[in-house]
Amino acid sequence: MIYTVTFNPSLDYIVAVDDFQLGLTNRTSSELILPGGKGINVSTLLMNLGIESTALGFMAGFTGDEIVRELQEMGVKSDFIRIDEGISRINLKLKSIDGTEINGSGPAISADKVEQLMVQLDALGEGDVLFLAGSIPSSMPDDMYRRIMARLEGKGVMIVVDATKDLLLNVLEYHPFLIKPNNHELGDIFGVELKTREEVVPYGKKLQEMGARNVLISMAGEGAVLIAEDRQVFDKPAPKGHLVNAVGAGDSMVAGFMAGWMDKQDYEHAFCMGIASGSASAFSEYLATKSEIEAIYKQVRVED
Ligand SMILES: Nc1ncnc2c1ncn2[C@@H]1O[C@H](COP(=O)(O)OP(=O)(O)OP(=O)(O)O)[C@@H](O)[C@H]1O
Ligand SMILES: O=P(O)(O)OC[C@@]1(O)O[C@H](CO)[C@@H](O)[C@@H]1O
Repeated sequence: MIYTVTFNPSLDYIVAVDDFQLGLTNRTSSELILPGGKGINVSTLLMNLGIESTALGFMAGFTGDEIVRELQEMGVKSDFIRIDEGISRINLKLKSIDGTEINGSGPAISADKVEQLMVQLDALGEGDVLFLAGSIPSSMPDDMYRRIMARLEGKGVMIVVDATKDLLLNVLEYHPFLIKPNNHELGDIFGVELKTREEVVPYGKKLQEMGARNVLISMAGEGAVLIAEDRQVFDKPAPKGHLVNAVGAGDSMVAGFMAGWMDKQDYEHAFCMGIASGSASAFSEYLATKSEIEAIYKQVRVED
């Protein structure tokens, strides 16, 4: 079985504002509200590819209810733990100013609620796949993903971590199957600025030396690099297309990579599925559909 954990789900309020001006009243020219958070996006993309998963994590208040309702409507299985105080966050994405967003910090999660999640995860075993993706509420310790990996150690669960800074670094000694920093996050870890696919390679290898089995580095319109466990390094530019909505492109890449890996256990196929899924989502309003991904996949493989 496949599980995703989103500690801090969101309703993503994705708006376009023409001629945005600081300090003035701006009005939207388009708006969209979607259930978000990285694990949820992974589950959604997997569902689009016809792969079942269960979305786990925490939700609170009317926003949490709406997230769960929308997931149910889309056909994504979920089993969220309800937090009694606060509300799940609303994350604002300004589509017309690419990459500009304001993400909430999310409700506090008490130790007994975390233990409830741990008990859910205790049921995982050999052959299961677990995605730990996204930030955790600011009130929580940044070794949360590490604690989960420690608890599951030796059970044969394949674990993917998409997180930043210490939340990510803390898990490396438990050898996650895949991590996916983007070039900015990778640069932040080592205090450098990384702009080209060539530049990210030595830093990706450092994360592998620190324990990650596979390191996938996404670079938005620049494409991606994979430092694979078998020492192969893959590097591809992003396919060309019209950028529509990049929210969730990275999560689509993670989901697409793992879908490709589970299908063929072949790194090049998984890498191309990752790029195709990321770019197909960036080129569409919603997270990409299977046919959108397949169309871009053909382009990505042909470009070899
Ligand atoms: N402008 C773009 N043109 C083509 N492909 C893109 C573009 N933006 C993203 N992608 C595709 O999606 C992948 C992931 O994008 P990105 O590096 O922005 O992830 P991210 O920073 O984790 O994003 P997010 O946190 O919003 O999900 C890229 O490697 C690329 O394949
Ligand atoms: O604040 P976090 O947890 O780092 O990121 C949350 C988030 O930006 O990630 C997804 C896109 O990757 C969005 O759906 C969501 O709003």
